[in-house]
Amino acid sequence: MRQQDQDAMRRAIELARAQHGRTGENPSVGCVLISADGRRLSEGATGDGGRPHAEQLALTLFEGKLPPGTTAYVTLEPCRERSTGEASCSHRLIEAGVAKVFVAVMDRHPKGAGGKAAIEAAGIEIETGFLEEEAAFLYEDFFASLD
Ligand SMILES: Nc1c(N[C@@H]2O[C@H](COP(=O)(O)O)[C@@H](O)[C@H]2O)[nH]c(=O)[nH]c1=O
Repeated sequence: MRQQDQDAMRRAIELARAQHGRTGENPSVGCVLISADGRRLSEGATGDGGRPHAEQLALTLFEGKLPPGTTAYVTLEPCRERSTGEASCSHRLIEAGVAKVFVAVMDRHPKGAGGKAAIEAAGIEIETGFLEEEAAFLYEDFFASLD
């Protein structure tokens, strides 16, 4: 595991932790975008009440086109579908041209799950379960609410 990857995911976890408990029924997610040469391009966490989503915010805050080779670090599997009718986070990451995605925890919500498959189908590398044990606390209540 590269130190840079761990640092970026830990930053995403920190962002999600700061919003934990503030996102209503939606889980709190953190997203960090890092360029191929290691610069932090943008970041975001799920907004108060659950929207915007973390990836959506991080991508919106970055003005312009992402440089080639950008990696996204996300604490939860990027959603496959939105209940708001907006573009999903997996779709947004694909459209933005990210080169690789690291995910800590896989989503179990019917609209969240499936983002990994969509990203893979677009030919983008995705590594899941990355620092999962450090991010798991963020989703315990959310997953329990789905049972
Ligand atoms: N908050 C959050 C996610 N939340 C996941 O997306 C699902 C649909 O969300 P919504 O359309 O807002 O109702 C939600 O039930 C949950 O599984 N996903 C993400 O990629 N990033 C985020 O920041």
